[in-house]
Amino acid sequence: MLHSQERGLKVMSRRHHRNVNPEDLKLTRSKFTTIGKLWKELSNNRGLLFLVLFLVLVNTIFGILGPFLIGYAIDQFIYKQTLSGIIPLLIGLITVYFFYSLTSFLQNYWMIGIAQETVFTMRTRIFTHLQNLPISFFDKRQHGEIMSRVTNDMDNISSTLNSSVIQIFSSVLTLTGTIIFMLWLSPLLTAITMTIVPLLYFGMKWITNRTSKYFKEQQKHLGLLNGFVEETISGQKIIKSYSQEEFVIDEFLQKSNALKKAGFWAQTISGFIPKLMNMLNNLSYALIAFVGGMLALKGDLTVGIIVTFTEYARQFTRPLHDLANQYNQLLSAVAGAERVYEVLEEEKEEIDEIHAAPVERVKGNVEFQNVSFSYGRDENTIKNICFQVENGQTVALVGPTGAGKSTIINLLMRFYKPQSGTILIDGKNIQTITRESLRSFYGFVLQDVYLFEGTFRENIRYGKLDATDEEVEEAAKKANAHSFIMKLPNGYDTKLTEDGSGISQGQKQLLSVARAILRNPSILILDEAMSNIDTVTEIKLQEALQRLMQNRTTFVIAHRLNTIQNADQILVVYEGEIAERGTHETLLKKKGLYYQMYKQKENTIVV
Ligand SMILES: Nc1ncnc2c1ncn2[C@@H]1O[C@H](COP(=O)(O)OP(=O)(O)OP(=O)(O)O)[C@@H](O)[C@H]1O
Repeated sequence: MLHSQERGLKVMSRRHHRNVNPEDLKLTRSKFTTIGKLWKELSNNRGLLFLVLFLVLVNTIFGILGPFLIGYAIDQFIYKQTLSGIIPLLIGLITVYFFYSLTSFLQNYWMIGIAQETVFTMRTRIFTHLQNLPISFFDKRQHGEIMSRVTNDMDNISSTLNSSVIQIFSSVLTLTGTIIFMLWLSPLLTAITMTIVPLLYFGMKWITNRTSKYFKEQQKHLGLLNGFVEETISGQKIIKSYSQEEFVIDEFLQKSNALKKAGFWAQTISGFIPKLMNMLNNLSYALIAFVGGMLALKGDLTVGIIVTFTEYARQFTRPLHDLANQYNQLLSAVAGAERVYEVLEEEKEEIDEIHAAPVERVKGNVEFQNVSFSYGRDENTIKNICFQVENGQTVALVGPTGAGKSTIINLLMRFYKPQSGTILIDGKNIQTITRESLRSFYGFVLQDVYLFEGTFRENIRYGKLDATDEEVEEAAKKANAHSFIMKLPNGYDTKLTEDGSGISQGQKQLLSVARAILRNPSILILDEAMSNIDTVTEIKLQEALQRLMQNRTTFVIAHRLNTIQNADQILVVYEGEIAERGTHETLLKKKGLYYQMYKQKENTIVV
């Protein structure tokens, strides 16, 4: 058991684990709507789907015919001890069981094809849709939560579609067919077989009432343990530097123990289910044999019918059990599908206004005219911002954390739309420029450098996808990144890991500068890195940045003084307003907010 828990843990930590939410297992009206939507997705392969359903029907009929023929054989040949006519019956039996197996195989094969195709289409749709959602969607949600919809929820839908559709149809058909046949053969024996249904129902209820508590607990502890493991892995440096290894191991043991206990009871009690099924099956055999035997003695029933009945009794409990089993799985998959549809139904980034048109090139004059904006309904995050920047100038945005500096950039990028006021580039309202064309004028060097798994060359080329190798190297040289890249084992073709681990923070910044140089933007946005850069790299970075900033309008979210000192304008943002503006000298002379920040931090304005 522990082994399977450990394996579960590995799988869980690889995917962003989502606890089973008890709400997921409630049948609500919206779940029916979602089932309808899923059915529509499946119906994209309508022809094949109906073929599968037809095969399920044929399969069920063969499944019911088999025991009937065996009963017939007993009555006709074994009981009467004659062999004449047995050959056609044997051929019939072989044919029935052959087609029973063949239809089982084919229905599974085609259904898995349909399910995989459906999930593939949905997964593509959700990923494509995510690329078209506005930044506000991502800002409002945890990233792990969104990821879990694309991975976990889709996975859940996939495995359910693979098996549940067939199982549900087949169970319902088998139940109906078996009951009809049983009633036809002997209503009395049917009634006796049915007596196990309430027993099965109450027995299962008794068990699941107990297990659901333990399963919930197991899920909870698994989630906690999973979160803890993730936390300790990402925090290894801190754990080691504070020598907290023993402490985390102790905590792990506590959490793992809680999981072991919950797992033990959940598995033990749920293990009663097959035992109960067996017991009830045996009970129904005994009842059928007893009552059937009495009836046979009286000549009301044949032995063959009794044998057929015992087989039907087994066929009858299996779909009951399957349906009960499928129910929870289906509901949890439908809940997953609800979350997927929630994303799919999120509105895409506003379509550009009808009058918006692409613009070829801009010089980089930027103007904010009385711009106000709020993320929610509460007070405005930025209020009545006005400023003007000539092309080629450098503007530094300084101010305490949460003042609204990044928000100004978000508006400039059209990630959000101002509630009032206008933002102009080269005298043109940015709302009249298509987003794609507008964003092509910007280049970034941000604190968090986005690097992906690929070579250094590919990562730099991200700035301009059609750049030649020479252009990439030229940009790297200008960004002072060439020399460190050349020292790598495969130079530009060295692979970077997903998060760029293995290279320093400063080197990541240099790559980011190379990217921006390659992009050759009219407007540059710099979010200065605050720490973790050694002095030599820092000098290289500053030099590369100076080169990059030349003749470009540059917005710097500044944390350090050296960039600010040379800025053409410094805007001191305070509680969403521009509290002061001017150059370094004029602001120092003014002895206001800027002066205080400067004094406080000596040479470093940490904002
Ligand atoms: N996506 C968002 N949704 C809601 N509120 C937000 C969002 N982003 C920022 N805010 C809020 O808006 C205010 C301004 O945030 P902003 O990120 O612009 O500040 P900042 O000056 O750039 O701060 P920092 O220097 O820490 O990055 C803060 O109070 C912040 O909590």
